Amino acid sequence: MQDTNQLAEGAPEVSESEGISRRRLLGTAGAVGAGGLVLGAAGGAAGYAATASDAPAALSTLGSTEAVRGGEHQPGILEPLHARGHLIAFDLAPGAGRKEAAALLRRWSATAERLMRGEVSDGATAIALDAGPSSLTVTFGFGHSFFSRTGLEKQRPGALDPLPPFSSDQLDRKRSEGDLWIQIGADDALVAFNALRALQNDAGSAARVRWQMNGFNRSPGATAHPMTARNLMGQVDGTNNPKPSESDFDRRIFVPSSGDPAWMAGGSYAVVRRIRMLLDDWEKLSVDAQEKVIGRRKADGAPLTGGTETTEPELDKVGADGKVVIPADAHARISRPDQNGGAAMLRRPFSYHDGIAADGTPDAGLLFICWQADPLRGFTAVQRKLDRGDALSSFIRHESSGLFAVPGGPGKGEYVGQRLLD
Ligand SMILES: C=CC1=C(C)c2cc3[nH]c(cc4nc(cc5[nH]c(cc1n2)c(C)c5CCC(=O)O)C(CCC(=O)O)=C4C)c(C)c3C=C
Ligand SMILES: [Fe+2]
Repeated sequence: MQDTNQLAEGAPEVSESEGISRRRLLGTAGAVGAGGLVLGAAGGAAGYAATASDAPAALSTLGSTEAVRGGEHQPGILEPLHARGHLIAFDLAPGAGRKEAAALLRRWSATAERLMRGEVSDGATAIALDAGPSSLTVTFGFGHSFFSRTGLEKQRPGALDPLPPFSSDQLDRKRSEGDLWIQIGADDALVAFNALRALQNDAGSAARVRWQMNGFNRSPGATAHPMTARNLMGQVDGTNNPKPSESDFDRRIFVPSSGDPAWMAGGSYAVVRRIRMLLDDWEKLSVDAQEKVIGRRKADGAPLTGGTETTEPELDKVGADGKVVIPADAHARISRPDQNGGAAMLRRPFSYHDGIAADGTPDAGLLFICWQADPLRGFTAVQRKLDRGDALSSFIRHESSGLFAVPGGPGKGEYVGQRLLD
């Protein structure tokens, strides 16, 4: 099976057993339109004008794809990367406690379930009225501060203890952490924004937005065949993610059913870091120098020791200059599980671009989101190593940080977090 990034651009190719179902396939690439023209997969504007009639237009596979729900895990962890994403953290309002939080999670869960099914209200927002679910996923998590706010300290997992400081951190506290966290992903920008508004409205007087970040990835179908994603530095990013087909995947990424605390069974811990890319500096490097920073080729993501993207790097190989071909401080060398006592995480990021910062440089980078059963043995172990000498460090800046406990998927009739809150 392909990894989650490689699936990202191939959503139409994904079978139900691989985690995506299609609720309805009303139309696909090559469908014959009402006016007799062959429509493209997305039925472009020119095609629509030429075929305009009263006949109902077909949703493309992109629009009609519905994420799988009802499983052991919440949606939004194992899916292909989404084209659009919103990350939003809330703090409970003053005076709101466990009762208000439970009611809020009940409202949010019902709204998320409805929207992920593709049911869009024609009420005040109506932003996604014409679209199908477009692979929408909504994922909920709890931050460290949630437990003291709700009197649930005894239920707080040790794994939520604050991350240690790292020497390269330049964190903005106002854009970090939060009582509650929501990750929204969809392959259509309006579907994603509609979900964001609906969930913000649901918060009512119970919770206030602490921070929000907006991200993107490549759209499904933008490349000729499914490929691993690229980030804004132009690198193929996601190649060596753990794969669901690997025997230790579940153990590394998810809390087991016998896990502690019991309410986190089937859950995972999300580390969220807004990492600014210093693109003006990065783009001054030659491609050769950029490749040495990562240890992989820019064009195809293959290791510098040769082969293809999936070839195992030869870490000890020495070049004609007597130096190791993959430099000792190359990012992809020192972040490997075998260099970090087996530490592994599932990286599922979004890129972001928020215009030009006050210093005149692009406010752009990676909304780095990684999933693991234990952040101490995942993110923290690797970031400690990167902090001591990653060649990439000179070109990035960690600007915000969050750690969230993401419980397992709700059972039938349950809301997310019910096992914690009831
Ligand atoms: C602490 C964890 C990590 C942070 C923070 C991080 C930031 C970061 N990474 C890239 C680009 C690439 N990373 C790649 C591999 C890679 N990165 C991490 C961890 C962190 N990255 C891991 C665990 C790995 C996999 C190592 C392995 O097992 O081989 C790669 C290579 C391709 C790939 O495997 O994905 C790239 C490219 C950026 C740009 C960035 C911050 C902005
Ligand atoms: Fe990385």
